[in-house]
Amino acid sequence: MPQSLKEYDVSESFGFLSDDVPLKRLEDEYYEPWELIISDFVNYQLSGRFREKILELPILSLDRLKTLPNYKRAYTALSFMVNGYVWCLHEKPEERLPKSLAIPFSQISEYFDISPITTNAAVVLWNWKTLDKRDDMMNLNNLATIFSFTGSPDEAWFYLVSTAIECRGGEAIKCSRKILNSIHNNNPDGIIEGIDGLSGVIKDFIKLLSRMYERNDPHMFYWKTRPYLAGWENMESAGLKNGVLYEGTYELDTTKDAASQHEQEMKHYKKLSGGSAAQSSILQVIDIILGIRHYNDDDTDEQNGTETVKAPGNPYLLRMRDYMPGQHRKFLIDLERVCKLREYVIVNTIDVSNVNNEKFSESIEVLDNINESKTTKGQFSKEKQKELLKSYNKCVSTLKAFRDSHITLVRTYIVDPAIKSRNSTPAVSPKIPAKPPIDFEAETNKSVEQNGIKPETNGIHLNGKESDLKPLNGTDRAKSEPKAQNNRSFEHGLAKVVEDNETVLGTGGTDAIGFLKKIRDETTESRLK
Ligand code: HEM
Repeated sequence: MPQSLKEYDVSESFGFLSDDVPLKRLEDEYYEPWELIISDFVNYQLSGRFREKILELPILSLDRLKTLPNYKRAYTALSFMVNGYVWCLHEKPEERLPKSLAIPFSQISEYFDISPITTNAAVVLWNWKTLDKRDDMMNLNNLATIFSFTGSPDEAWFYLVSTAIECRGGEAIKCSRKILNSIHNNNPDGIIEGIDGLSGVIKDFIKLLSRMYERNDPHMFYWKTRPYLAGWENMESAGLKNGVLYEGTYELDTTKDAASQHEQEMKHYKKLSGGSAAQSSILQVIDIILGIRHYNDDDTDEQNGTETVKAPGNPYLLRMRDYMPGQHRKFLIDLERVCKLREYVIVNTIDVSNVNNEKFSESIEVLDNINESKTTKGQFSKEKQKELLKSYNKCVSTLKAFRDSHITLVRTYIVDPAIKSRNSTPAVSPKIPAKPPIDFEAETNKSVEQNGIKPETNGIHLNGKESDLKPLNGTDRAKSEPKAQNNRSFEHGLAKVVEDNETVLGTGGTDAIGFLKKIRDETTESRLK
C-alpha cells in the first residue's frame, strides 16, 4: 500500500473526499469578484447576463490562495464558471473562453494536474457540506452541495449520491490496506477479512446508487443538469468543431497577418471530455485490488500458443485518469504496482480451483520475494483455500452487481429520455418556451461562418427523421452535410439514441451501454473457477 495516504490526498475515513472540508468561501477578499458571480450563478444564467458578468471579471492571480482547501474551492468555482460560460443557458455554445477565466483556470488545473474542465472532482469531491456532523456523511439527509449549475434539488441529489459513495470509499481504502498488509504477512485470514469488508462496502455502494431514483428526476437530469456537464470533444454538432480556445494561455506572433494568427490559434483549441463518475478513482481502486482488467475494444487478439494475449487497460478508463487530481492518479498507479491479490488467490487455492497458474509465474516470483520464503503448492488447508476462493469470487460478483445496477440507472437517466425525446416533439418541459430568446439557427450559422466553420446538425432527432438517428462513426460525422439547425439551444451535450432503442451515443459519441456492458462482463469473467 502506498505508505502515506496524505501524500495522495486520500483518507481512510473519507476516501478521495480527503480529510479537508470544502470551504464555503475563498478566504482572501481579493477573490470577491469570483465569489460574487458564483453566489448568483443561477440568477445570472436565468437573466441572460452570465457571459456579460464574466467578461467584466479582472484576471486574478492565484498567489493569494494560501492553502489546499482554498485551491480546491477556486478550482471548483472556476470550473462551474467555465462550463457555465461555454454551455450558457439559452445561448449558443461559446468556443472562446475569455482570459479572465482561461488564465487562472489553466493555472489551477496545472497545479492539480487535472484537465481544465468540470470534472468529478469539481462536482462531487470538492462540492459538499454537511448539515450537521461531519462523521455522518453516509447519511444523504445530512449532505448538501455548495455549487450548482441549475439550482435544482435534482442536480444536488445527483452529485450527493456520488459524494456519499466516495465517502464510503474510505472504508474500501482501509480494507485494501488490510489486504495488502496480510498478503505481505502471508496471512489468509487477514486477506479474507479485508476482501469481505470490501464486499460489504460495494453492497453499500449499490444501496446508495439505488437512492438516485428518490430525488433526481430523469427528465431534469437529462434536459437540465447533463447539458452543463458536457465536454468539448466530438462536439461538432453543437458548433464546437475544434473544441474550446483558452484565450491568453498561448503565445501568438502578432507581427504576422490575421490569417496567420488564426492558423496559430487553431493549434491551441482544447478538446476535452465532459464530467462523469467514470472519473471517480474509487471504482478503479476496487478493480485494481481485485486484479480485474479491462481491455481495448479494438484490440485484435494476438494468438500466442494457446494463450490469448491482449494489452491490458481500457483506453477510455485510462484516459479518465487525466480528469482525476494528479495525486489520485498517482495513487492508482502506485497501487497497481504493489497489488497482487488475484495472483495470491490463484497460487494459494491451487488444490480447490482449476485456474492455470502458470501465467502468473512472474507474480509468484514477486510474492516469493516479498515473503522471503518459497510459496509452495497447497500451503494452506483445503478448507482455508475454499474460504479464500469464495471470499474473492463473492467480492467480484458484488462488483458485477454494482455494475448491473449502474447500467439500469443509465437506461433510466439517459437511454429512456433519449428514446422519449426521439418519439415526441417537443421533448422538453412545458415550462420552457417553444422558442428561446435568440434565433439560434441564424446566430449559429452567422457565427460559425464568421469562424470559417461549416454549420452542422446537432444530431438529435432533427424533425424526427429516422435518418438522423443512425449511429455516426467518425467519418460519417466528418462528412455530414450542413442541415437546418434545431432552435432548441438547451439540447447541447445530450445523448443520441439510435434505431435499436438500446445504443445511445454518449456525449463523446461512444456507445455508452455497450461500453458499460463490456466493463461489466470483464468483471464477471474475472471470477476464478
Ligand atoms: C444518474 C446517474 C448516472 C448516470 C446517468 C451515469 C452514466 C454513466 C455513463 C453514460 C457512463 C459511461 C462512460 C461515460 O459516459 O463517462 C458511466 C460510467 C461510469 N459511471 Fe456512471 N452514471 C451515473 C451515476 C454514477 C454513480 C453514482 C457512480 C458511482 C461513483 C458512477 C460510476 C461510474 C463508473 C465507475 C463508470 C466507469 C465504468 C465502470 O467502471 O463501470 N456512475 N456512467
